[in-house]
Amino acid sequence: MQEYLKQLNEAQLAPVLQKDGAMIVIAGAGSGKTRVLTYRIAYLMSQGVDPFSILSLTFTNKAAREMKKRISEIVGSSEAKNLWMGTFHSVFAKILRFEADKLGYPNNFTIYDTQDSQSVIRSIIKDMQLDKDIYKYKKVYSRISSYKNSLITVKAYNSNPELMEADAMAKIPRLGEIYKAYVDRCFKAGAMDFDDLLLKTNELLTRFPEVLAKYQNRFRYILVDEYQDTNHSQYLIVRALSDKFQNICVVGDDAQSIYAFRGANINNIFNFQKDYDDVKTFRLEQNYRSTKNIVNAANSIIEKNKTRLDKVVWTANDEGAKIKVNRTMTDGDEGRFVASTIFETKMNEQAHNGEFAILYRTNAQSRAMEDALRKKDIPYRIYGGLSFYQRKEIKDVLYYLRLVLNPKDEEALKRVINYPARGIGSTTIDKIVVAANHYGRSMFEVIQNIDKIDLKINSGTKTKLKNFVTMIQSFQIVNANQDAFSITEHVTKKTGIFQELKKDGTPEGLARIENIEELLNGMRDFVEEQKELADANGSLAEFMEDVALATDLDNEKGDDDKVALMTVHLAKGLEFPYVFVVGMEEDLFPSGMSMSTRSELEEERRLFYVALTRAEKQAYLTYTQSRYRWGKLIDAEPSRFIEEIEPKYLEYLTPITEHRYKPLLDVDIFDDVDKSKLRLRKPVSGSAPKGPSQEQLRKLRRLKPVTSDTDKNFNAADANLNVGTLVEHVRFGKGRIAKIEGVGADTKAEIDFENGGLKKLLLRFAKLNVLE
Ligand SMILES: Nc1ncnc2c1ncn2[C@@H]1O[C@H](COP(=O)(O)OP(=O)(O)OP(=O)(O)O)[C@@H](O)[C@H]1O
Ligand SMILES: [Mg+2]
Repeated sequence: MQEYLKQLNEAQLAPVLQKDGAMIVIAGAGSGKTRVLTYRIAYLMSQGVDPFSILSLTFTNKAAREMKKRISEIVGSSEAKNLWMGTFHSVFAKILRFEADKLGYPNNFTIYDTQDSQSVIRSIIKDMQLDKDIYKYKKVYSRISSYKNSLITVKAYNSNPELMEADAMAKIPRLGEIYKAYVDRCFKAGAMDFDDLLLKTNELLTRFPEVLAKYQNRFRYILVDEYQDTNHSQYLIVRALSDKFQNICVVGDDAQSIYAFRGANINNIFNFQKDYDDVKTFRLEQNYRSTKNIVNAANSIIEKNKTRLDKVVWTANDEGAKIKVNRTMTDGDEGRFVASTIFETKMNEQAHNGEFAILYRTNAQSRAMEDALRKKDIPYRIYGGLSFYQRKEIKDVLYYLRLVLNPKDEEALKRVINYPARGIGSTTIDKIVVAANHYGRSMFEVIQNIDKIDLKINSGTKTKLKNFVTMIQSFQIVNANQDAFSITEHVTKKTGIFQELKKDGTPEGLARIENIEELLNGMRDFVEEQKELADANGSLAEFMEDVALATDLDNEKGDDDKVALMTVHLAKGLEFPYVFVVGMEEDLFPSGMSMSTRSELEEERRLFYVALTRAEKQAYLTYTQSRYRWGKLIDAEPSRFIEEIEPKYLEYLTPITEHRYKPLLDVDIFDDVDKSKLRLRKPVSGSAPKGPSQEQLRKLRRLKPVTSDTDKNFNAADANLNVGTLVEHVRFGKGRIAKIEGVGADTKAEIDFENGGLKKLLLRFAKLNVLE
């Protein structure tokens, strides 16, 4: 037996050595599912299977990279780089590039990100003169997205009275028309959105049997990680590709299915047996990741779910410390508790920053954590917030590059046609949009033919438009024989973006220049890496593909020793020695929005199971008694999930009844409390001590203002805020400015927040970060 196979236990070895056929590995968290996939691939290669014929689908591209690295180590060659490995989106985007012409798309199609898609939908809603308070663009987008993921095309929609009825009931009877207009506009712009990458792949595989046969023959061995979170569209792709050879190995854990809200179908795992002939089922039971206390506590939680497969998870690891539960007065205190605990643990246990993770249910919760970490000088990194590639200055450059690759790309054109300012106003742009829609052509084509159409645009503006087209065309010529780095450097200079930012002269402007330089550095690395590969040459097209599908996790640099902050959803598959699950409160975790049915609550419980099982050595659960939500200070109750854990696995650092409303000190929590006396009890209504009034709480908060000196916060009456600007607020998270009214100190902005809906804020007081 090869040496590396000894790094597996017997149960893990079985699916690794089972070379052919359909198989499913169902096992709890930390039991080595991902490890099985990795070693299985190494084993296949050692059996002479060509890496080009192995397709492995992972949850993040980072996971794929790590897997490749590990496999190279095991097999001792660089062959692993030829494996087809990545997320569904990245692998099938690559395949679609080869086959795009069959579907009537250019090979250089643009991938629209969520913001692009939403912007198209917003403009359609406006053009159709629909009430934007009823036809909310985000709602419309997510509706269309879920149709696409269920393979309901416009045509299918229009022949399905039930769906139309449902949308009519939801007071959006014209959804079908919007859907059609959206699809048409994307097509006209040569663009696919994220969901198209799966939908179009399905279309490709069903409409063109010869294409299906080609990829069936290529991918002799298919492997899928996190199978419990595949949606219908992904399921069908895997099903079709594996149909011929039926060499398919999927691994998953029904207890970690947490993407139902995005269309994931847990039944894919339950039905796997029926989908293939002679399916072998493997189970793994030994957890290698966590202490006994953590494993057992997690088991005691998941047992409360009715819909689940019975599984055993045990560990030979140490008993470990109990899970520590801590209550604070405010979320600011909660952040301070987490920061000082990290600080102390680093001192006492020689731990590194990178060994800590702070997990939360919603992105908005990160702010309090960040403030506290900054005060203690603890470096951290937020995942899943605004990624590097979504910063304004970076997007400006990227949209130019998109236009170079695909001049039909309307979202890109609209963004850069007058940036840096070149005197092409919104009236002109509107006229071009109208003409483009009228002629069924792209905006770029309309501008190319501007002399032939009577758009009542004066000759000065026409010249400016023509110059713009000429500039983009000159970039295309440069791009044809240069790599990604060179063309980008050229673009940043020739468009005047660099000069514009230099002129700006503010520290923000300087930071933006640095970011663009960082982009260029990244590109140089990318080009060098790509040139090593057989089938790549570091072109702009390759780079843009990477960027379009990059998630925050993917950009992580291995040498970063920073505390990780992320939502529980994003933490799936990862592990850290120390994990804080913060905001353990009713209506937050479990989320108030996901608690109307038992199955929704069960999904929240699975999410909590995922959170807890990320921890190797020590888990903390923290909650606060008052928290700003939806613009109000609310009394928070501890999460039911804390009580659902068997008490013997918990250690309460703070009492819950006796001192319920007493404010806690920052750091001395550990010494303050007689731990033996502490029990979590539900406050009996009527007899619970009365808490402070809302007014008292507000005063208390004012004593401890959460301010940050390093951040680019500002009192914004004088700042450069416009309708459409993306901002971030301490409490409400990200939002877009919908309206600005008043002047000077009285300036107010109406902002559409992701987490709080529409809010009117006085800019003098609102603490806003401008994101783009
Ligand atoms: N046989 C083994 N010997 C030593 N370590 C192991 C073994 N199997 C797994 N591990 C380690 O245990 C940890 C968990 O493994 P892995 O991430 O593969 O589990 P998983 O089942 O994929 O977890 P999750 O459900 O969270 O995705 C990893 O650090 C892995 O390297
Ligand atoms: Mg895993």
